[in-house]
Amino acid sequence: MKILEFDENLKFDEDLVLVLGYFDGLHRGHQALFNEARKVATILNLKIAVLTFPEKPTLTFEKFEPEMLLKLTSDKKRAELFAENGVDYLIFQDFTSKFAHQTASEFSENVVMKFRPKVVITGFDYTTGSDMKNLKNTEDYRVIIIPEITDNQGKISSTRIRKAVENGDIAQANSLLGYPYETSGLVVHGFARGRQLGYPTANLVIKDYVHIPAVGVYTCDVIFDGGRHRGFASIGYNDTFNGTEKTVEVHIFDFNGEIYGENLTVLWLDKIRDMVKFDDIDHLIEQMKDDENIARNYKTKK
Ligand SMILES: Cc1cc2nc3c(=O)[nH]c(=O)nc-3n(C[C@H](O)[C@H](O)[C@H](O)COP(=O)(O)O)c2cc1C
Ligand SMILES: Nc1ncnc2c1ncn2[C@@H]1O[C@H](COP(=O)(O)OP(=O)(O)O)[C@@H](O)[C@H]1O
Repeated sequence: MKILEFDENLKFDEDLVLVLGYFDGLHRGHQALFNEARKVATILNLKIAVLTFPEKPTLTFEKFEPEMLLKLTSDKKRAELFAENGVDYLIFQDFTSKFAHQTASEFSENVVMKFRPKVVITGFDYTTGSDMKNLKNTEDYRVIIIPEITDNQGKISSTRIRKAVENGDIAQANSLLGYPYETSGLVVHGFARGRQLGYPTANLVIKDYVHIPAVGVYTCDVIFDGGRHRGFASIGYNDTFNGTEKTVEVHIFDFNGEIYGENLTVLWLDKIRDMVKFDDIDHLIEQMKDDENIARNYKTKK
């Protein structure tokens, strides 16, 4: 997959199907657009291009709040997901006021036509231009609008997934995403208490602007050193030790080694329980043994 910045002089030698949208999380609803893009691309012998934005378009329209920068995936993971969904060209365009103020027909002429696409694919709620119109078929390209994908609770959406992650409902988030929600971070030093508990934990600093699951204890898999390892994790304030800072910590089962300075990716699988303030360390250790049992026995659905 090639990653490019949009500019007026972009030229493609190959015929394209162009997919439009921001796609936070590339969840099952978004995946439906790419399933269709791959079908069309195979039949018509096209390459798949996506025109997207580095940041969420809401930043251009609403009073800034830091939460608006939070995403379901890091930029790196988002690019990987586009590649996994069959995208050949990933093209970024800043969502500026100027860009937003184009009418739908200006957008078609100034932007879409630069790709000379045979087919354009958007979601059912994608409107373009200051006149908020759906794109229409033209003599040059056909527009396919993919209807909403729903489950028994309604539309599959990034908003629902954000809420699920922030409520610690990881099973629900994963079911809507179609893959396990993940967080990457750098292993740094904590208070060196973990090893005394019998469970050394890698303390993660998360540098990406991403949603972190709710405070609690979770079953997870950890990607590092080229492998996927089962573990369990704690997100919270280490209440038993009267901690004041929120930490994300993960213990990897059947592993012993120094991993400071490494980048780990945690795949959140399921919540085990809420964080508890124990009266003494022995009760915490006892509880962690039960947690370990649950985490080790968790079966991934695949
Ligand atoms: C699976 C798991 C569950 C945990 N549950 C709790 C808990 O319920 N209450 C609590 O105060 N700390 C809990 N902890 C966090 C420990 O307090 C923490 O790992 C320990 O303080 C080590 O801190 P350190 O890495 O800074 O040395 C848990 C940690 C893990 C890995
Ligand atoms: N199974 C394991 N899972 C996670 N980290 C481990 C494991 N075994 C050893 N470690 C190492 O031990 C460190 C955590 O030890 P800990 O006593 O919790 O100290 P600190 O919190 O100060 O880093 C990790 O950062 C890692 O380098």
